[in-house]
Amino acid sequence: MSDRQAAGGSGQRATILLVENAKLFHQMVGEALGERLDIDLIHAHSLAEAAQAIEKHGHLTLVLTGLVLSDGDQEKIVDFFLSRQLPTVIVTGVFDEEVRKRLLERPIIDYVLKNAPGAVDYLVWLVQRLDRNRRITALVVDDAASARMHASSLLRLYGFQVVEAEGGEQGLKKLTEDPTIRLVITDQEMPGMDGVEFTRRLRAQHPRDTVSVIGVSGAGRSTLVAQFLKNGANDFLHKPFSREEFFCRVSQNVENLELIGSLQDLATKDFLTGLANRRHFFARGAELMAQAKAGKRRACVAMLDIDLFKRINDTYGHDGGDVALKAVASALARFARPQDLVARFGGEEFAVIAMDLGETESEYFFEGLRARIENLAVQFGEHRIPVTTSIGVCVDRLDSLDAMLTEADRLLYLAKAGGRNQVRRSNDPANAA
Ligand SMILES: Nc1nc2c(ncn2[C@@H]2O[C@H](COP(=O)(O)OP(=O)(O)OP(=O)(O)O)[C@@H](O)[C@H]2O)c(=O)[nH]1
Repeated sequence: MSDRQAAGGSGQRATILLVENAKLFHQMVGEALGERLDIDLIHAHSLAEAAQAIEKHGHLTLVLTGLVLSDGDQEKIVDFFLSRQLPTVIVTGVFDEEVRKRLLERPIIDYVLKNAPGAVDYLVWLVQRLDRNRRITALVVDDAASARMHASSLLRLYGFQVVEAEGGEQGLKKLTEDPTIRLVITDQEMPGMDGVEFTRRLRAQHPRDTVSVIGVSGAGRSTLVAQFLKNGANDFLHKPFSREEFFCRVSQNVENLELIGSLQDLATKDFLTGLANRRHFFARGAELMAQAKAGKRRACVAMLDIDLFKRINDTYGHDGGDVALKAVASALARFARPQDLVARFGGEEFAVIAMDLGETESEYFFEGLRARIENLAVQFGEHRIPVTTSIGVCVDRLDSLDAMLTEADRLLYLAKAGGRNQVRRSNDPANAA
C-alpha cells in the first residue's frame, strides 16, 4: 500500500466536510489531511455553505466544524449538524472548560483544540479510526436496558456495528452466531451468570487474538479488576465512565487486535497479492491433508501458473506484470470456497487445495477456474492485458502433500507442453505418468 492511506480501508473514500471561517486553518488542516489520507475534503466557511455542500454531496463521513461562524452561534452550529445526524467533531481555538463540558453532553464525537500540539495528527488518526470502526461489530452484554443502550449508542457514535445481549448465555450465543464480533463490553452485575464468569466461558472459545473484552462495573470491590483480567478480559472500566475514557479504552483495545492481525498477516500472507504465502500453505495444507487422510474428507491439490508471464512483463513492464498477478490472485481468492486453501508460491505460480470435490465436480471446478481467469478484463492504463493459466491437478491421491504437489507440477508441465491455457488432471488416463 502506498504512504497515502485510504481513510481506513473500508474500500470507499471518506468524504469530510471542514467548516471554519479562518482561511489559514482550512489550508493547514486541508494540507495535512489531504497529504496523509486518501479522502475527499470539502470546504465551507459558514452554515449556509455547509448546507449547500451537504445537499450536493449527500453522504458525509465526518464533519469538522469550528464554533465561530458568521451565521450561527455555538448552539446553532452544533444543532445544525446533529439535527442532520452527521458525525461531528468540534475543532475550536478557544479552550473553555464550561463550553467543552456542555458540548460533550451532546452526541458529538469529540471536542478538539486546534492549536494544541498534535491536534492535526489526532484528527488524522480519528478519521482513520472512525472509518475502520465501521467494519467492526461490538457486543454489549448487560441486563439493564438503560446501561446497555448507553454503551450501544456511544459505540454507534464512533461508527461500530452493535449487537446487544441481556445476559451471558445470550452473549455467548451471539458470539457463536456472528463471527464479525471483535469487541465485547460486559457488565459484571448480571443475574445468573456474572461478567467474570461470562468472560471465562467466552475465552474458552474465543482467544485473545480474535475478540477483545472490556469488563464494566459500578461496584467498588478492589479485587474485581484482577478477577476480570485473570479470567481473560483485556481491560476494565469503572462506572460511571466519561465518554472520553470509554472511547480511549475501546480504541486502544481494538487497535491492539488490529496490530496482532497485521503481525499475523505479515507472517502468513504474500505481500503483493494478500494470498497465503508458501509457508502458511504448507502449515495449513498439512492440517487439511491430515483430515483427508483420516478418511473424513477428500482433497485435490493443484499447481497453477500464468502463461508466458515473461512476455507480459516484457510488453507492459514490471508494473503491468504486477497488475496481472494481482488480478489472477484476486480471481483465485474469489473463486475458492471457504473450505479451500489458495497460496502464491512465488513468481507467477500458485497452489490450491480444494476440499470435498467428487471426480466430476473437480473437473468442473478447475475448468471453471481456468475459464474465469481467461475471461478476466485486466486493465492496465489504456491496455487490456490478456491472461491465461495452465493448471495441473492431482485428484485425491493421499500419499502426502509433497507427493501430490510433485504430481500436480508434472501435470502442469504437461499442460504447458500441450499448448497452455488448459487443465491436466491425474484421473484422466491420457495424463498417466
Ligand atoms: N511483475 C512481476 N514479475 C515477476 C514476479 N516474480 C517473477 N516474475 C517474472 O515472471 C517471469 C516468469 O517467466 P518464466 O518462468 O520464464 O515463464 P513464463 O514466461 O510464464 O512462461 P511459461 O511458464 O512457460 O508459460 C520472469 O520473467 C520473472 O522475472 C513478480 O512478483 N512480479
